[in-house]
Amino acid sequence: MSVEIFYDADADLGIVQGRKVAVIGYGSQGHAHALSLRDSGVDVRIGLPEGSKSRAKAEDEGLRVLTTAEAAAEADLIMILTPDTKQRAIYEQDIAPNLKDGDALFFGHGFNIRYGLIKPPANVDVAMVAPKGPGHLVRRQFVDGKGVPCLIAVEQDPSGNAQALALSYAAAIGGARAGVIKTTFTEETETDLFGEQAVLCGGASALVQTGFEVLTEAGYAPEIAYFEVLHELKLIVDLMYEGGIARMRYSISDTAEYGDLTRGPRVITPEVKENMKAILREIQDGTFAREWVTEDEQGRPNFGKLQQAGEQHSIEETGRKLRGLMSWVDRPITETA
Ligand SMILES: NC(=O)C1=CN([C@@H]2O[C@H](COP(=O)(O)OP(=O)(O)OC[C@H]3O[C@@H](n4cnc5c(N)ncnc54)[C@H](OP(=O)(O)O)[C@@H]3O)[C@@H](O)[C@H]2O)C=CC1
Ligand SMILES: CC[C@](O)(C(C)=O)C(=O)O
Ligand SMILES: [Mg+2]
Ligand SMILES: [Mg+2]
Repeated sequence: MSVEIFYDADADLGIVQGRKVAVIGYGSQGHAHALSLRDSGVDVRIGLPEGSKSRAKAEDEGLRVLTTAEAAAEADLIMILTPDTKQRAIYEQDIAPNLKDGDALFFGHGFNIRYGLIKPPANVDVAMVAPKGPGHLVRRQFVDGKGVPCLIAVEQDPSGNAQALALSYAAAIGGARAGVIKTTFTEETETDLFGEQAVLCGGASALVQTGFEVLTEAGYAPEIAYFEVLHELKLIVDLMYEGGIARMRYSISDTAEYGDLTRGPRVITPEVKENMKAILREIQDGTFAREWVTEDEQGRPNFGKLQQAGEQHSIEETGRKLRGLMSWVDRPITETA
């Protein structure tokens, strides 16, 4: 199935420049959207609770910070960029009572619409602009004159203008420099959750940690294991990013390439593929969403334990030491948010 891809030339920045935008939340995505919208000439205000620790960061950037209810009332385009599990309560308490005819309700990920947690009234446009990358890099790429690709989707379109508005918004945060693909809330939600669980975050973290464990348990130096399975991974993935797996294979030695072709399938076995399919089924049938919402409602006990175990993994200590000696490694992730 072919997709429609839009670029800057297809977008009319003037559409979003004509709106009053409220960005609710000022975390990874919130700060990136808000700052890039502002730099693109859009009238932006931030919605955050009175006691939010994000307030000072937004104010330090010269942004107007209101309560969520005030921002929603003042704006005619409300982008919700708070944690997915918190969005239903924020919507019911602070946003729904302030929605007016002709408003647009925007999301950075389709979770709450896909799983029926938020049901907006019929008189507002409902759309999504979902960058395919971490918020700090969405902002960094915008500042560097580049962009992170975005997905856009329209769930409700009483104005008849929701897609053009979403494309305009995506262009304002740099997405149309790289490509904006039209999709649905369902496709974005299910592919995004699958990608982060099976490949980008879950799969990659487990692969790196397990590789590190195998080498260090076999007696190799942790520093060498770290460079081998984590630091160099970025360099290998950079080549894939530039020219696909083929370009990576062109640059590595033929010894590495033979090992890649013959041993890779022994790591990612047919059983692993079956596990990935099971993970996708849990996303599609709502099992994952129910589990995550319940975990959050119960105060995230399992999440907390797993986070702690990850932070205590020996690769983290080795990495901190080595990165401390490499002054050029990355701008700090705390850039502004
Ligand atoms: N992280 C990413 O790169 C990506 C995220 N997304 C989507 O973007 C959305 C936001 O995720 P992310 O940027 O990671 O979120 P973060 O956890 O980084 O930031 C959440 C922000 O919401 C604020 N917040 C918390 N509670 C409230 C509230 N009641 N009212 C208003 N603001 C509140 C937090 O403030 P405080 O400082 O007070 O906690 C913080 O500023 C999600 O839908 C996510 O799926 C999509 C693509 C990538
Ligand atoms: C890969 C994780 C992500 O989907 C993202 C940065 O795109 C997220 O939800 O943070
Ligand atoms: Mg994602
Ligand atoms: Mg995601």
